[in-house]
Amino acid sequence: MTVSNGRFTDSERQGVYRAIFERRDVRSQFLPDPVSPDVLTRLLEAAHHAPSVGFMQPWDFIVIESRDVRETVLAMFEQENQKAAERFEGERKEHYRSLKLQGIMESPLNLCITCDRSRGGPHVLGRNSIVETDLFSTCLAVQNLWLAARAEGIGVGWVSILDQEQLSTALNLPEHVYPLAYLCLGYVSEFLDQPELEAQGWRSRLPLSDLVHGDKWGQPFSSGL
Ligand SMILES: Cc1cc2c(cc1C)N(C[C@H](O)[C@H](O)[C@H](O)COP(=O)(O)O)c1[nH]c(=O)[nH]c(=O)c1N2
Repeated sequence: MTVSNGRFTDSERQGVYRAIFERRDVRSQFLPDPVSPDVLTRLLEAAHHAPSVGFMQPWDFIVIESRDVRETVLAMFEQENQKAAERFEGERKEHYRSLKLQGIMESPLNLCITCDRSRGGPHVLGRNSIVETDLFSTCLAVQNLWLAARAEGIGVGWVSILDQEQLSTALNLPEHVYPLAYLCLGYVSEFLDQPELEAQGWRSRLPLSDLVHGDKWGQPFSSGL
């Protein structure tokens, strides 16, 4: 079917929404099956086509297959996770400790998406007032990859319970490169139909209607939701 004006067909549109709604953060369901170079290239191309401030494209992709590096990162996670648990009290602390919050060794591939804060020189179009826009751009690359991975049947888990300086050292990052996202990737036995944290009673999805304001904070949106 030919569609004019660059519009998506119904099924293409459904595919996009399906990827959005069925994307999950994966920690426990990884299979050991390798991700082929072709598929990995498609995921990285998707990430590389994210929008970026001034077309800065500040990202780099560190593809980690070695068990040694992953073991180092897992040890760093364990240390930080211990500290994180101490921030909660009583039952909440026990609940936190019961959560699985990474799949570093079980996933066949780890990927660090970094942000080169110096790319494009000192004056990047659109980044004069809000310097963090390079970081925001890199987050969009992560999301592109996350959605493309879902469409490929590949799960992604973001691990942020890591000390950034330790991670930078482990990955030999230059000073001006920030380790924005440490991701675990691989085919999965299943995609859960709701966030794992929700399924485990940690936190629920907020009603969208509570989050939409009209004109100013706290004012009702006239069309309602
Ligand atoms: C920036 C950032 C950082 C993290 C996460 C996400 C994002 C966006 N998430 C995943 C997060 O818990 C998850 O997205 C929510 O629970 C919602 O679930 P779904 O992603 O919809 O499955 C996450 N999960 C986890 O188990 N360990 C972690 O360290 C992190 N860190």
